Amino acid sequence: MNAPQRDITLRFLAEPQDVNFGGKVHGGAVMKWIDLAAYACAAGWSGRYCVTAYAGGIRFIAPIHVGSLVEVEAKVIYTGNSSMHIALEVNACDPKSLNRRQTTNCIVIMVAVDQNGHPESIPQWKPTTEADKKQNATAVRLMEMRKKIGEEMEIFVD
Ligand SMILES: CC(=O)SCCNC(=O)CCNC(=O)[C@H](O)C(C)(C)COP(=O)(O)OP(=O)(O)OC[C@H]1O[C@@H](n2cnc3c(N)ncnc32)[C@H](O)[C@@H]1OP(=O)(O)O
Repeated sequence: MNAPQRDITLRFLAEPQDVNFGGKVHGGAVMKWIDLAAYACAAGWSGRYCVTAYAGGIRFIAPIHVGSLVEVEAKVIYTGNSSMHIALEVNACDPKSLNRRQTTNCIVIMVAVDQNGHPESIPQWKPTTEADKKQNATAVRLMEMRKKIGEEMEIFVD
């Protein structure tokens, strides 16, 4: 089996069916691309089927126009027993100018599961560079913050 792959980039053109009434790409289309990239990244790291457990911190910084060259970059920044915390960044540009700018970023947590949908252990990722250690520490702090958000959201859970 090949070594786990920590990151992946999806590249494609924004098509007319992705665009809303204002002529820009739907936020929902961008979220779908993010989910696809997160899945490909998590499957590549774990070698297993994975499901989305959480998506958050999404920021739509700039719109994406139809015909833009879109790049969705995904990389593992933390691994638990079965979960992979994945940082995602979407960049877009006119393919004629290649003047890339960031349009969206967020964090997605994917969980490796067996054929019955039960979580399965995954290979561990250890940060080595300073940049990786910083992002790994951020992932740990975000887990703490999510616990508080989860407590606040309890009133919406049946
Ligand atoms: C292909 C797709 O994308 S499907 C799209 C939508 N996604 C889904 O349908 C997934 C629905 N959810 C599920 O199936 C389950 O909740 C699962 C598989 C994600 C988790 O199952 P659980 O029985 O809760 O397992 P458990 O409590 O042991 O958690 C497993 C891991 O998921 C993590 N996890 C579970 N829920 C969350 C959450 N809401 N946020 C962050 N992490 C979570 C846990 O921290 C744990 O991580 P670790 O193993 O690295 O310590």
